[in-house]
Formats: sequence, C-alpha cells, structure tokens
Amino acid sequence: MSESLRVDLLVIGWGKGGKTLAAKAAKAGRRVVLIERDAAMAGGACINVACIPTKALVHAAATRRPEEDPQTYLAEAIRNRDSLVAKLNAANRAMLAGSVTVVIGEARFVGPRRVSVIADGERLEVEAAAVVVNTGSGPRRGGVPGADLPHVHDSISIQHLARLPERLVVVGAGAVGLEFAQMFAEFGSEVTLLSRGPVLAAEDEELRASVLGVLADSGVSLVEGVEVVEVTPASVVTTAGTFAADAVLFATGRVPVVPEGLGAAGVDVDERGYIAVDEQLRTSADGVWAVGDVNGGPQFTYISLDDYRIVASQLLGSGGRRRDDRVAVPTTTFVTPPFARVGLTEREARERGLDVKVATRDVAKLAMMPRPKTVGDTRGVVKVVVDAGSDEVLGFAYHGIDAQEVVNVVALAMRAGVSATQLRDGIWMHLSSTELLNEILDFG
Ligand SMILES: Cc1cc2nc3c(=O)[nH]c(=O)nc-3n(C[C@H](O)[C@H](O)[C@H](O)COP(=O)(O)OP(=O)(O)OC[C@H]3O[C@@H](n4cnc5c(N)ncnc54)[C@H](O)[C@@H]3O)c2cc1C
Ligand SMILES: NC(=O)c1ccc[n+]([C@@H]2O[C@H](COP(=O)([O-])OP(=O)(O)OC[C@H]3O[C@@H](n4cnc5c(N)ncnc54)[C@H](O)[C@@H]3O)[C@@H](O)[C@H]2O)c1
Repeated sequence: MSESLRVDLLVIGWGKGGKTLAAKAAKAGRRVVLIERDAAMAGGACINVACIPTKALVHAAATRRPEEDPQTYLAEAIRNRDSLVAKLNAANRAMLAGSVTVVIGEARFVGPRRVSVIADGERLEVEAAAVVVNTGSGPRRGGVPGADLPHVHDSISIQHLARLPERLVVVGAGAVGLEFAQMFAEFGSEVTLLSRGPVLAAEDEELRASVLGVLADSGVSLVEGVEVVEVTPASVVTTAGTFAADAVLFATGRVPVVPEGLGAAGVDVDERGYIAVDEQLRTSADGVWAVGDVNGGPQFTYISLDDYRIVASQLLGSGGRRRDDRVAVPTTTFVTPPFARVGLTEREARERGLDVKVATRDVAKLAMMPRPKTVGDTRGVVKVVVDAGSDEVLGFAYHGIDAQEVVNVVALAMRAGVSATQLRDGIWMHLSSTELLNEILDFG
C-alpha cells in the first residue's frame, strides 16, 4: 500500500536545527512531518552519539582515581552514559509527540519538494511547501589497507568497546582525536596520537604547548608529521615506524550524509559533496533549505541551531537573518581542562598588520582568579589580543577550567562592542573564572 501526504513543512533528519524548526513551526500551526531514518537517533547525533555521550565519557575519564580498576570503571562509565542518552532520547521524542508527525524510515527525493519513504513496510510520499534537509555528516574512514578490520573504529563504535584497549592508536588530531586520545589515556589505555601535521597548527605557540602539555601528562604519546600506510591486526604501519595497537580510532574528519535523489529534487552539491547553500541556507531548489553539518558549514551543534534561526526567520518571521550575520563564534575542544578560543590569534592579528596589545598568563599565576586553586586544577594558559587603537578585543584563547563558559562572555563582548577596558573593569562574581578578565586585561 502507498499513502501520500501534503504538508507545510517537511524536515529530513532529526538534527538540532531541523528538530527545533519542526517544533516551532508546529507550534505556529503548521502541518509538519519529520522523517528520521534511524529510530535510535531520535534527537540526532549530538545527544545520541556525539557531543553529550562523549563529554560524559570525558568527564568520567578525567575523574577516575588511579586505584580504580580501568575495565570496571570504563564499563560503569559506559552504563552511566547509556542511561543519560536514553533519557535524552526519550525527552526528544516527547518534545515532538502530538505536534509533529514523525516517520521512521530513510527519506529519498523523488521530485521537487517531494520525498518517498518506506515506513513500517509501507510506502509514504510526502510533498511539502517547504523542505529542510538536516541529514548531518558521518565519520570519514581511513582509506588505507586494513582500515576495515574489526578493531578499527570511528568516533561512534569506539564509544561502545566491550573492553578497554591496552594500546590505542588514534589517527587524526582534530577535536575528535584530541578529546578521545586524552579520554582513553585517562581511562587507562596506552595511547599514541598520530597527526599528519603539527597539532593545533593555527594556534599561538603558548596555547599549543599548554594543550600538548596536558595531553602528555595524561600519558598520550604524540607523533607529528606522519602518514598511515596500513593497519594490521596488531599494529599501525606509518611513514614514521610501526605502532602496536589492539584498537585503532580513525578521527580523520567527516563526510556529508545526503538523501538519495537530490538530482530529482534539483538540489546541487558543492565540490566536497555537501549541499550547496547561500547565506540564507537556500539550496538550488526553490523551497528547499539545508541546515546543520550537511550544508558544509562549521560542524557544531550550536551552528546547526543558528541555521534553524536563519530558516525560521524566512518561514515564520521577517526573513532577515543570514549566515554572514555571525560574529565572534567561539569554539571549545573538550580536553581536560578545556581549550576555548574566539577571534584572532596573535599571529593572525599581526599578519593583518594590526597594532595589538597582547597579554599571556599561566592560569596558576593568576592572582585574581582563585577558582582553579580551590578546585585543584591550575593547569593552562590564557591569552588575549586587543587592538591598541580601538581597545577592541580581537581574540581570546583560554586553556583552563571553565574555558567553555568564559569564552562565551568574551564572545558576547566582542559582538556587542564592549571594549577591553570595560571587560577589565567588569564586576565579576567572586569566585568565578570570569575574574581572569580583571587581571589579564590590565595592561597598565
Ligand atoms: C564525537 C563528536 C563529538 C562532538 N562534540 C561536539 C561538541 O561538543 N559540541 C558541538 O557543538 N558539536 C560537537 N560535535 C559536532 C556535532 O555533533 C554536529 O555538528 C551536530 O550533531 C550536527 O547536527 P546536524 O543538525 O547536522 O544533524 P545530526 O544530528 O547529524 O542529525 C542528522 C540526522 O539525519 C538522519 N538522516 C540522515 N539521512 C537521512 C535520510 N535520508 N532520511 C532520514 N533521516 C536521515 C540521521 O540518522 C541523523 O539522525 C561533535 C561531533 C562528533 C562526531
Ligand atoms: N568540542 C567540539 O566542539 C567538537 C568535538 C568533536 C568534534 N567536533 C566537530 O566534529 C567534526 C569532526 O571532528 P574531527 O576531529 O573528526 O575532524 P577535524 O577535521 O577537526 O580533524 C581531522 C584531522 O584529521 C587529519 N587527517 C585527515 N585525514 C588523515 C589521514 N588520512 N591521516 C592522518 N590524519 C588525517 C586532518 O588533517 C585533521 O587534522 C569537526 O568539524 C568538529 O567541529 C566538535
């Protein structure tokens, strides 16, 4: 049997941007269908397999006491993570229940704004006035011999290991590589991190050294400037020698996940295979938008959420919001302690010929921010780059506790035109990590 539906909005994929849009549009009285291909992915990657489960494991690893048995501890951490994910997954289902028609099955375009899906053994066709593609990205697997051996993992499968590997080799040192390398070292594995080029190459040297220092202290052996040649059942063969491994993680970036039938829908992709969009996230097909990782923008949950705002402004509002409205977007890599940045590095600022004032401090030496001392983690370094003429904060990088919070304050200041002096003279709660701004920005 086959059924056909005509609705106002069809969302393909249960990602952050799409689910938020589906809920808002339904609340505004629109008829909305959301199609998700995997029942276990209710709520999308972030809550089920990416941000949240990995940060739960990072926290568990960082708080393991040396006397705790690594195998038992990992098993417990995985159980706790599973229980958290199950709760979030259920909450996400509940959020759309009763307002959005959710269909579980793989969506495939069969024409302009027309999609076909097999759900519960039946074929359903959905035609919509507006279609939003939110199908995400998937891990890029290593294209070397042996990369499909059973002990070779991506960022999802490595989270479900039955036993902690004695020796783990991590290939790729982006956010995933850094977070997992340190996490597994702290769980008790012997970890080797292999990187093609220098790790955190875009960062100023003080920050790079600080992050690499904590990785080394956690027991991660870093090898830079190396290419993987082959994976064997017990090793990773590289241009810099052979590394023993009973598990291997490929953390070598992401590839787009696009629905089949983009041609039938008139939706173009770019040279990397991501759906091509303009500054309002419109695709080449009228009435079709792409949000989240699949549109080739920065791959963060909060960017997918901002993509939602851009599409919502067109479908439910006055249509003004654009991608190029984004200013001072912060990032955080969740090593322990975390490393956050917003804006320019000193090197970038100087390369642009800007006249800058720069301050760098070790967290341990910040007299006006006692919080790290009270929680027993004084690792890290903080650096700020200020325009000497305008007093504008050009860049801020902080490796230390609460970095993911402090960077948001600085990012907001940069967006709102709050000067470095105003940030320095801010009345910041004692004890908070924000207090570091009172000290680091005091150039006097
Ligand atoms: C290990 C890891 C850790 C991360 N940590 C962070 C972090 O700490 N902070 C952060 O901001 N970002 C983090 N990210 C990035 C973040 O997870 C992604 O940017 C974000 O989840 C992308 O969401 P999205 O909106 O693109 O869609 P997704 O959440 O990827 O959802 C896409 C959905 O579409 C479904 N789908 C695909 N094709 C079809 C189809 N044809 N039909 C129906 N459904 C389909 C998929 O099953 C999936 O559920 C992390 C990523 C990884 C891999
Ligand atoms: N804390 C966070 O916000 C967070 C955490 C994890 C992931 N993410 C997001 O997920 C995405 C994916 O992360 P990722 O770390 O997989 O990707 P990435 O693109 O950040 O890093 C991949 C690294 O692997 C290297 N590489 C690629 N192919 C290689 C090969 N064959 N051999 C050796 N090295 C190779 C690349 O040069 C790069 O340094 C990122 O875009 C990131 O934004 C965010």
